[in-house]
Amino acid sequence: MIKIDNLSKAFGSFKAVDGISFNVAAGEVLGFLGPNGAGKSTTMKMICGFLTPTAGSVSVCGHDVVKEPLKAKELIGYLPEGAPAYADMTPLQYLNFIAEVRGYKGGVKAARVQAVVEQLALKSVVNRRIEELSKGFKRRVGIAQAILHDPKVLILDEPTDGLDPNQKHQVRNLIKNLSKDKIVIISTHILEEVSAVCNRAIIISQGKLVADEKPAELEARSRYHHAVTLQLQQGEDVLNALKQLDLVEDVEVSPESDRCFILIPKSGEDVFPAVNNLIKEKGWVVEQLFVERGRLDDVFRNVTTSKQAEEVA
Ligand SMILES: Nc1ncnc2c1ncn2[C@@H]1O[C@H](COP(=O)(O)OP(=O)(O)OP(=O)(O)O)[C@@H](O)[C@H]1O
Repeated sequence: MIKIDNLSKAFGSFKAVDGISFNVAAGEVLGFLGPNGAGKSTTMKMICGFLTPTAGSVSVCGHDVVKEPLKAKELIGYLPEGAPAYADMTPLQYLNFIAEVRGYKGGVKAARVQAVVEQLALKSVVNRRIEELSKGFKRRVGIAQAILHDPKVLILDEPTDGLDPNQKHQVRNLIKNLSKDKIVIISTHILEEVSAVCNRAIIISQGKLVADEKPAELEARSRYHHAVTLQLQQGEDVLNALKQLDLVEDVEVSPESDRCFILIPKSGEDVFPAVNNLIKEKGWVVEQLFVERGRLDDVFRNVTTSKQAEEVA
């Protein structure tokens, strides 16, 4: 369990993190979201003991990060933003070095390095200089050093930032496989990542916590939750007919086509049966019809605009 209590960090008079509290339990994969400069990296650095909080505390499995830094750090694997590593070492030299820093020697050290080389599929590059590797491989080397000691807690700062779609997919699958018995905290501003790998999402804005929910609950807060998208062969006289439906709050015409309509339901309502009936009644020819779960980007924008952030805080 990680317990974060009223955590704050000021740089001079500027409060980068402002009184954040939350707990994370084993098995939780927590997506840590927020706009640029919201305080995500600063919070993660404090959880890992790289930055000392101005106020508040972090405890990792019962060990206060400031009072018992070694005990806490033994339990944590940390991938800093950009996955920095010693560029002129090879992955093998670097992972051996990390293993030594973590206190492994002899056969156990070799076995730990071998295990992460296999887990991260690094075999083909272990003897090349890190600076020569692709971003995807560099990131995998960074994750390898973070999990080398099989930590209970994994803190990953923007693990897929800058990777191509295939590399993103690989790293996300890896995180899913790693997360079974661990606490994982992933900072990201890629919202699709939250639905893909996280079972909980925290949003911070201007150093304050503004949302803490399951990804599906966040989606349900969107104006597009249960919105129905309907694309027809014809567009004439459709908009007015759709607007007449009882449970419809609003109808948007898609920017991509004037024959594609997005029906926003009144809060909590299901407009799909009424749309279906109307299609039959009018004899419209449907090209596309689907119901949305909600849009995280819409919720993200709402809760991170300063007015909302102030209200929630
Ligand atoms: N060492 C420092 N000295 C002064 N200000 C800092 C320092 N580190 C961070 N900040 C400021 O604190 C704020 C929060 O930064 P932080 O890196 O935690 O944000 P972030 O949410 O991780 O952003 P990003 O998504 O851009 O990585 C920013 O305004 C940043 O400029």
